[in-house]
Amino acid sequence: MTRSESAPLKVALLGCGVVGSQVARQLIEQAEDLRARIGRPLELVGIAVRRLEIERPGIDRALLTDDAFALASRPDVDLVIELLGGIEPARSLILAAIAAGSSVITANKALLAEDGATIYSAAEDAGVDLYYEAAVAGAIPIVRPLRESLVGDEVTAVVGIVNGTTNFILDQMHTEGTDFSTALVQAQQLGLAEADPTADVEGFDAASKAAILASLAFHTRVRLSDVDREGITGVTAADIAAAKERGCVIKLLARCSLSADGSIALGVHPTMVAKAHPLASIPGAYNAIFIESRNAGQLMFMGPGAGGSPTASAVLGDLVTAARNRVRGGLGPGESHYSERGITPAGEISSRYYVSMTVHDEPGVLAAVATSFAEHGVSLQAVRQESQGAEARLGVTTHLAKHHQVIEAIAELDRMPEVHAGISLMRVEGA
Ligand SMILES: NC(=O)C1=CN([C@@H]2O[C@H](COP(=O)(O)OP(=O)(O)OC[C@H]3O[C@@H](n4cnc5c(N)ncnc54)[C@H](OP(=O)(O)O)[C@@H]3O)[C@@H](O)[C@H]2O)C=CC1
Ligand SMILES: N[C@@H](CC=O)C(=O)O
Repeated sequence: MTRSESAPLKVALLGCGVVGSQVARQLIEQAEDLRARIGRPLELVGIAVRRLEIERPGIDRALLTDDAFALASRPDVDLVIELLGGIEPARSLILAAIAAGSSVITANKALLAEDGATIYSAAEDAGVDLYYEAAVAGAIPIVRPLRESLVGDEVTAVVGIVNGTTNFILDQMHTEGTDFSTALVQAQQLGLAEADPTADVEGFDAASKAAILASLAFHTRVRLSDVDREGITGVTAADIAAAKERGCVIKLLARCSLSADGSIALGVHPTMVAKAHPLASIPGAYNAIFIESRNAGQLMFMGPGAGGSPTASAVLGDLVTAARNRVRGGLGPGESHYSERGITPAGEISSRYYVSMTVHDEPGVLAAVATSFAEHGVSLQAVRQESQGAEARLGVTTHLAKHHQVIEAIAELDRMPEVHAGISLMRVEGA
C-alpha cells in the first residue's frame, strides 16, 4: 500500500446539534468499519459550532471551532458535511467548501429548495460531489432512488408524508387526545423539529422536501415558492373528531404530480386519509412516500423521517459514497440535465374535498347546498347530516374538483341564509 492509499480522507463537520452530534459520534465509533468500506480511513479534522462553551458528550473539545469559514475553506479537507440548517451562513459555507475543492454532504432542504441551482452549478463547475439524501425523509433512501434507480423511468406522481414532526403531532392528537402545543413540545424534545418549528407546523419543511422530490422526479427545477402550502396549525380537535367519525385520520400530505399538459402540480396540505389507506397507519415520526412511474408502477418507501440517529444514517451513507468517489476517482450524478416545466396554478389542481358547515335544520337545505356546488361544476359523492336541535352539522364529500371551483362554491354557500357558519374544507385521500 502506498502512502497516498493509506492516508486518511479529511472530513470537516459544520454543525454539532441533533444530527451533527450523532454523525460525529458514528464517525469516531465506526471508524474501522468505515475505513474498510471506503478503502481509506476518514479523519474528522474539525467541527464548527456557534457555542464553544457547551458540554458535548463523546466529542473531543479540541475538534471544536467557532470559525466555520476557516474550517470549510481548508484546502487539505476532502469532504465537508453541512449540518447547520437555514440559508445563511450555510449557503456561503457550502460554496466556500466547493471552491476549496471539497465534496459536500448536506441535509439542508431549506437551502436546496430555496437556492439549489446555485449549489448544484457550483459543484458541477468545480467537479466535486454534492449529496443530500438526508434532506428528504430522514433515514429513508428516497433521493438516491429518484436520482439514480428510477432515472430511466417516467415518474408521474410522488405522494407522501415527509415531515416527522407534524406526523408525530397529528398522531398524538388522534391517538392520545394530546393538544397541539403539548405534542409540539414533545416533538422538539425528541429532536424531530427544526430549530424554528414554524418550518414544520406551517408546512414549509414539507414543501421544501416536495420541491426537492419534484425536481428529481420530473428532471426539472422546483423551488419552495412553487409549492402550494398549508400547515397543521389550523387543524382543530373538532377536525380530528370529524375525521374519526368518517373513518379517517388527518395527515399532512405532500403531493407532486405530472399534469396532462406536462406541467407539475405541487401541494402540501392537511388531508383526511381513509383508515384503510396505507398512509393512514404511518405512526409517530415515521414518513412514507409513494411513487408512481410508467414502467415500475407503484413503489412505496417507509421509515423514520426525523431524529438524530436516523438522519445520521443517511448522512453517513452519502459520506461513504462521496469518499469512495474520491478514492476511486469519478463523480456521482450531477443536476445539470434538467428541463423547464410549468407549474400548475394552485386553483387548477384537482382533489376531493370534505366540506362541513352548520345549517338551519329545515327541509330543502341539502338540496340548496348541492345545487350551489353543482353550479360551480362540483358533484357530491357523500353527505352526512347530524341534527343539533334547530341546527344541523352538514358534511359533504366532493368528487374530484378543482380547488377554485370548491372555493367559489363555498363563497356562495357563505351568502346563503340557510347556512349559518363554520364552513371548513379539507382535502380527502382514499375515503
Ligand atoms: N433534526 C432532524 O431530525 C433533521 C434535521 N435535518 C436537517 O439537518 C440540519 C441540522 O439539523 P439539526 O441537527 O436538527 O439542527 P440543530 O439546531 O440541532 O444543530 C445546528 C448546529 O449548527 C450549529 N450552528 C448553527 N449556526 C451556526 C453558525 N452560524 N456557525 C457555526 N455553527 C452553527 C449549532 O451550533 P451550537 O451547537 O453551538 O448551537 C448546532 O451545533 C438542518 O438542515 C435540518 O433541516 C434533516 C433531517 C432530519
Ligand atoms: N423537522 C424535520 C426533520 C427532518 O427532516 C421533520 O420533522 O421531518
